[in-house]
Amino acid sequence: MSLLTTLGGLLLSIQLVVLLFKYIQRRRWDVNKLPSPSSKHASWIWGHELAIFKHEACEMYGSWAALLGSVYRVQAAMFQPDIVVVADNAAASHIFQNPYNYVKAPAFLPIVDKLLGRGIVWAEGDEHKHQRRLLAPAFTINAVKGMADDIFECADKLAGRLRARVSQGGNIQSVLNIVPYTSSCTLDMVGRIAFGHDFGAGESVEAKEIGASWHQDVMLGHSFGGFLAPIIINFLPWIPRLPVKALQTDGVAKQIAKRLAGRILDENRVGSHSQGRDILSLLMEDNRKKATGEAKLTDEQLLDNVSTFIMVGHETTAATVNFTLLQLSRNPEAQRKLRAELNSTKEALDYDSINKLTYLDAVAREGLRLHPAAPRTERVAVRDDVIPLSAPIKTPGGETLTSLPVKAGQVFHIPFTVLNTNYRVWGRDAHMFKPERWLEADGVPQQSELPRGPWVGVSTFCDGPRSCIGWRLGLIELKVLIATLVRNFEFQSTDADIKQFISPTLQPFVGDEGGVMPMRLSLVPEL
Ligand code: HEM
Repeated sequence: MSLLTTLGGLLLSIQLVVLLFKYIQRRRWDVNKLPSPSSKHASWIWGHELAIFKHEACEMYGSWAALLGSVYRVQAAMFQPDIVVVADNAAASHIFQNPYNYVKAPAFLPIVDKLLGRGIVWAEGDEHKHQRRLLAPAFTINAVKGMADDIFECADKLAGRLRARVSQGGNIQSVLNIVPYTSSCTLDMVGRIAFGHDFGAGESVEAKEIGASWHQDVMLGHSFGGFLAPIIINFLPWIPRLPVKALQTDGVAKQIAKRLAGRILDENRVGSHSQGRDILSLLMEDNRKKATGEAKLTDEQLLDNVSTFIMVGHETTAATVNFTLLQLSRNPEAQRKLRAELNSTKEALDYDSINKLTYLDAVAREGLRLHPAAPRTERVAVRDDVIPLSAPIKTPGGETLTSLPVKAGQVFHIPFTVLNTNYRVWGRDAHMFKPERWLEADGVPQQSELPRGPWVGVSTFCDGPRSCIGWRLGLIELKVLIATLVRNFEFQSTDADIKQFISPTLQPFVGDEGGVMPMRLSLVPEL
């Protein structure tokens, strides 16, 4: 028997004893009083998690919230303690406002390290505070305004590529999969903005590598293996540390950031790099100005954050654009109104003028509300706490809970999609795409009743000190892309049955194929 097998067996036995001990301890926790969905949706080994995985993004969380209320518990896979699902605004906000008491699952940190590096997404506690403080100046209103020219230019290039594709052979309309187009465009945007690199509209070697590896992730994420992997890692948290090549190889984005942005850092060190307006240049310049001994990001942290921005900054925005276009294709009246607003101004749009367009703003809000690119997140309590609630919970035992006492180690699932579509907050038409709700008096509830986050009214960018640092950038990219595309094309849905799954971010699927959203595009005559 090899040393590795013996070691594995030993670790597994210790793990089982620890789990048994924890199971006995947890039977007395208050969260056990919470309502739980019927066991007909659960299996003895996978708990409710398989049903959640098999259905569309957050579908089961939503159905159970309608039945059981905004806070309930589900059975976890592989005999782990029950998970608390939080779709209550006050409870979610409390968790997000205390990110160092409610952390991301520690078992996944080695994987984030391998895929993206030790940047802001990986960091916890003081290390996170430090990185966030140093990175924040790159995402202020003024900084994002300075990125607008690159964003408009990339969107115009995409419109040009699509025009050429649609009008091939003298046509004026064509059915195409919109996903690779939007995805390569947001990669171009983030490449320029993060480190002044042009990914060449999906044609450069690096863009192809990122695209291929992402497609693999999308297909794996929706397979049974993709369901199993995080469960096994939760159960056996030492697995990512095993000396196995596949587990220890850097992710593609990290390799590319090291290769391309690493060159820039080298040039900067010898003084031959000309400073640009991109985030890496701004941070290098900031580092240069600082006195010796003052807090700075190391070269390693700069590179790890470039790879982080590349990965978390491009597919999220592309997914939001895709699903907002899908909604517009299914709501021709909303699309017509938006085009009329866009055409009411004859001049080319810029950062200030695009932000004055009220119908576009309402369309962006509905796209973000109904289709959060990261539909849910997960947190683990590191200490005992009492969580406040927006509304009391009636337990199946007849007790009324006005707050929820939790113990260290409790796992939470927080589905942004359900926070954004809770009919108790948004009303009976909560699931409808209705931009007008943001423009009519009393169209949406008071701000105090809405989910909290950096962009008022939607939870899509999370909340608190770990909310999306790039939300202003994501939002302006979304608005510019929707405006440019709707000015140039009419979007019509096809009869393809498009489903949305979490894989690893929100992805359109047709049958078993991920990253597919067929759409009919017709040229709008140039003004
Ligand atoms: C519509 C587009 C976007 C959406 C919906 C979105 C959503 C989110 C969400 C939900 C989180 C919190 C995840 C969690 O803690 O579980 C997050 C974090 C983050 N986002 Fe975004 N994001 C978008 C665009 C961007 C862009 C364009 C960038 C930057 C280039 C970016 C950079 C980040 C970073 C660095 C974090 C981690 C922040 C921290 O831990 O302090 N995001 N985003």
